[in-house]
Formats: sequence, structure tokens, C-alpha cells
Amino acid sequence: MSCSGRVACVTGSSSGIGSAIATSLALAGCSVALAARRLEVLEKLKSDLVAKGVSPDKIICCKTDVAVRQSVIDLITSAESSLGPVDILVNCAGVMYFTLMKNCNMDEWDRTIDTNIKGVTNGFGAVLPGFLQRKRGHIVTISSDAGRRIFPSLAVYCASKTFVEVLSEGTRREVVGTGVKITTIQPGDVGGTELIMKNSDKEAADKMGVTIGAPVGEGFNRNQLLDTQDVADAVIYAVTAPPHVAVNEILIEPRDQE
Ligand SMILES: NC(=O)C1=CN([C@@H]2O[C@H](COP(=O)(O)OP(=O)(O)OC[C@H]3O[C@@H](n4cnc5c(N)ncnc54)[C@H](OP(=O)(O)O)[C@@H]3O)[C@@H](O)[C@H]2O)C=CC1
Ligand SMILES: CC(=O)[C@H](N)C(=O)O
Repeated sequence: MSCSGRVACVTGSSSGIGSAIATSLALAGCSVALAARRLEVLEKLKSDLVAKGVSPDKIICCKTDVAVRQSVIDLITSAESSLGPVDILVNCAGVMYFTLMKNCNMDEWDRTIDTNIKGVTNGFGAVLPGFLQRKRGHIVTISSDAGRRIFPSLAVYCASKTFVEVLSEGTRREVVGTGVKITTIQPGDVGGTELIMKNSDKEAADKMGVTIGAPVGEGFNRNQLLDTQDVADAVIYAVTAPPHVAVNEILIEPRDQE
């Protein structure tokens, strides 16, 4: 199933994995709504895509806070009025904080729940009615291998990714037969992203051997890290599968990750 002529919305496209996914979808022929809170970074990505030959009419930039339900509804409304009915929603926006439960960094717990859980339910709620009415549509959520197993110092994050796995599979089973597809992508460590830069629990960071302020994967060797493009390729595989094929989940880890 080609990307050409389809409309995609990608949350978290100002950075890391979301930026790579939005780029791959646009280069494959989708019209793309770029969504995140940092509008100026989205505008820069749009210019980069235009420089690569993508028509400016096929990309819009939407300042979006996924934690706010109305903001996600506004994203879908803007995408549909500028680009046409949305075919693909990629829920990629997310945060991750290494933190020990005993240190009670409750603001970080709240941000994780608001972004990784409510941000995804807000996405589902914004597109599902239209998808069901049109009998087509694909929700792809960037979960994590942390949605399948529990990592130390990441209790709240792992819980949030387990939530999106259960939400996705529960929804998938409900919508079987409607034409709507639901996929989770479960990456292991992906290098060079901003995901852990804002960590503040030094005790947890030290325990995990992570430097506060550094991108994911500092000090890892080549076979211990995925590239953002590897995850984007998995998304393209899922959304271009033939109509009768459902790619329900993809676990993708670096070769040498334990
Ligand atoms: N890097 C990794 O090793 C892995 C990452 N993942 C998952 O991939 C996803 C992307 O992470 P990654 O690219 O690494 O991290 P980055 O920190 O580089 O990107 C996170 C993105 O999420 C956006 N974002 C954060 N909060 C909000 C919000 N409230 N509303 C809208 N956008 C928001 C940020 O944009 P802005 O600040 O402009 O709003 C940014 O574009 C996350 O869901 C993460 O859990 C999964 C497995 C491995
Ligand atoms: C649990 C992990 O560290 C995973 N690589 C992720 O960033 O989600």
C-alpha cells in the first residue's frame, strides 16, 4: 500500500525518532502534519523537507501539546482542513526520566503520565471516530521495549509504555473488521535523541551510568544502538503493508542489547 496521496500526523516530530518518521513519510509521498510544542523547530524541519523536494503544500506545522486534549483535536482539525482526511496518526511524542521511586520525583511522574499515557489516549480519541466512519485509518504508537519488560529506575516509564501496549491491543481487538489498523513499535535504545537530556535524578542516573544532559547512547558501541532511521523504516513497513495485512507490533532492538 503506497504512501502516495495519504495524510499523516506525527506527534513529537521536532526531534529524534519523530523527526525521522515524519521525514520518511514525507519522502515516501505522504502529506504530513508535523506536531510538537516547539513550532520553530517544526518550521526548520519543513524547510529541510522542501529543500529535499517535498512540495510546501504537503507539509503543515502544528504547535501541539499532546497532554492537552483540545490541542490534539485542533491538530487533527488543522490537518484535515489543510491536507485532507487523516489516514495515519503516529503517536511518537514522549518523555523518559530515570528516577528512583523512593526519591518521589512526582512532577516527572506526572509529566510521564500526561505525555506518554494521556498524550496517546488523546490521539486515539481525536482520530478514531473519523477512521471508523471512513472505514480506514492507521494508528501507529511508538511504544518501547519497556512496554514488554521492566527496566530498573524506569518504573513509571515502563508502566506508561505497558499502558500503550494494552490500549493498542484492546483497541485493535475492538476494531477488527472495521478496516482500521493499530500498530505499536517497540524500540530498544535509539542513539542521539533528546529523550534523557532533561533527567534530574542524579542518584538514578549514576546507578544507570547515564550522564545528565547527554543524548541517548553516549559511550555505547555501534551494535548497542539503533538509529532513528531504523525506527522510521519499521513505521514505513507497517503503514505500507497490503490492506489485508495487520502489522500489530514490531519489537526492534540493537543487536547487542541484553
Ligand atoms: N530514544 C530511545 O532510545 C527510545 C525512544 N522511544 C520513544 O520514542 C519516542 C520519541 O523519543 P525520542 O525521539 O528518543 O526523544 P526526543 O526527546 O528526541 O523527542 C521527544 C519528542 O516528543 C515531543 N514532546 C514531548 N512532550 C510533548 C508534549 N507534551 N506535546 C507534544 N510533543 C511533546 C518533543 O517535542 P517538543 O519538546 O518540541 O514538544 C520531541 O519532539 C518517545 O515516545 C520515546 O518513549 C522508545 C524506545 C527507545
Ligand atoms: C527502556 C529504554 O531505555 C528504551 N530504550 C527506551 O528509551 O524506551
